[in-house]
Amino acid sequence: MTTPMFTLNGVSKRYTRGDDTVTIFDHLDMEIANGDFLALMGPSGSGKSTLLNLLSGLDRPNSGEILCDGLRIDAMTQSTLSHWRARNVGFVFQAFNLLPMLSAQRNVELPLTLTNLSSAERKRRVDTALDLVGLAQCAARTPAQLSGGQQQRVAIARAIVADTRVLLCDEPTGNLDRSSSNDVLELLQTLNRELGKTIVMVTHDQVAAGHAGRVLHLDKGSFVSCPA
Ligand SMILES: Nc1ncnc2c1ncn2[C@@H]1O[C@H](COP(=O)(O)OP(=O)(O)OP(=O)(O)O)[C@@H](O)[C@H]1O
Repeated sequence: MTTPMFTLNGVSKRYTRGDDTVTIFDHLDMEIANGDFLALMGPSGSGKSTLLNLLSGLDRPNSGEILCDGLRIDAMTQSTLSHWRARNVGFVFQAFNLLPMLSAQRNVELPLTLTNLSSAERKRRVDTALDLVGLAQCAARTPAQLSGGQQQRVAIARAIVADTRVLLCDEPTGNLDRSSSNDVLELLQTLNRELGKTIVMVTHDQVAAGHAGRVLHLDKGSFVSCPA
């Protein structure tokens, strides 16, 4: 039996727009094991990104509990939550979100700038992360000098440079062609299998979901089973 990393107990999430209240989740329960590679699928508006935001503590539930390693992240103060997030969670976005004026090296270093690591240690970690994603030779290039797939691999290096255990990926291959997508998905698999990263990946792409260890389909705020 694998240890749960995340546990959601009876999580409800609503948004209010003017006079309307939209319920995204109503008493949702789930577990994500340490070392899981989970793909989240479902129609637009089914709450996939909301779930990622709840798992990272960027958003809070209206009721219910969200635990990570037994700690109630939904009940943490903003400052404790910021420290918890910096230590535990790396993000990968569809649009890469690299800073265009900075080199790959500097982009990857960003999560380390507010730590008290020495510049030599920061450089060592950045070199290791870039090496892991196969882009050591591109460290001096800016995003415009890299292909889309390479930019996403730099973004993944940035997501792992602080040695966080969880990667939350929101449509990481949504802007990539099939060949670059495969490179990124194989990289995520390697990070999961060889470094034990726990990965939650939102995707609309069946092929991408096929790289995950398990797939959950969200619809109208609940998990539904789908034919394989
Ligand atoms: N901050 C917010 N305020 C109000 N409504 C929101 C907010 N964030 C999300 N929503 C609404 O919650 C619902 C779920 O949004 P979410 O982005 O989680 O869906 P999704 O499954 O990720 O969709 P997509 O596949 O289109 O990205 C949508 O109806 C969205 O409009």
